[in-house]
Amino acid sequence: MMSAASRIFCSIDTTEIDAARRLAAQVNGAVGGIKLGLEFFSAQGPAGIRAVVGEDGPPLFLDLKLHDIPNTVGAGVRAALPLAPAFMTIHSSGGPAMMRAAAEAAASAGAKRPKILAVTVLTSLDDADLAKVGQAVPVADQVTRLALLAKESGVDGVVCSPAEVAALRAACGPDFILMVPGIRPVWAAANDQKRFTTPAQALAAGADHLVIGRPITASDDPAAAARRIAAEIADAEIGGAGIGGAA
Ligand SMILES: O=c1ccn([C@@H]2O[C@H](COP(=O)(O)O)[C@@H](O)[C@H]2O)c(=O)[nH]1
Repeated sequence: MMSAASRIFCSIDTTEIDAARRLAAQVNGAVGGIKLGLEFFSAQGPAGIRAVVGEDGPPLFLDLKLHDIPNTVGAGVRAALPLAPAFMTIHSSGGPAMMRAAAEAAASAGAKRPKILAVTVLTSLDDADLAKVGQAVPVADQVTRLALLAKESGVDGVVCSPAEVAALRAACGPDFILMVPGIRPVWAAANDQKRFTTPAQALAAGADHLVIGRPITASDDPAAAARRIAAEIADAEIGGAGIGGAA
């Protein structure tokens, strides 16, 4: 069984290598891995990722949220394989052929392949936002629909908000990975997140991994913030919150 703190990926959203390296060092030991995404990759590219993660660094979640035609997404996943990410993201709304192309590209790396996660509905969106982009269905229904499609299309799991975790765990089974951003301790600001809960609530609902950025990285003391979150999760476990998720 994984420890609760090891389920946390700290999202390091910066354009600067030195800042990213400093944050990665500060949270080392209090989280299970780090997430680098569009902001950092656009500024620093693969060399920047290597500079932060190194040879024996923490597990890497490379969050590029690829969304294009199947050939391009497959090639994008293949091009990232030398970085040996543990997880990579694509958008489920790219459709089944695109998701299959990503899964097949990842499989070409063999045993050390990255797990492919399909983003369902971004945690910054609510029902009104979906309606504005022509998807006049409740977010929860759209997330379930996209997660089932992702599963059928051969990817390893999805990115969803904590609000959908319990329903997706029931619909997609125990082995389908649920990677969950939209995590806010009670003492943190919501920022641009619209669908969020506390870390302990997300784990109790059945999340496998939590993605936490600003509550840690915008803190005056990121190491202390990460340790505080890990302690709150541990307290909830002792208090019988029934932390779930896959081992
Ligand atoms: O639906 C999604 C998908 C990805 N994210 C990413 O997670 C982190 C969250 O950062 P916070 O500072 O904790 O809000 C960020 O890198 C997003 O790109 C997401 O929030 N929602």
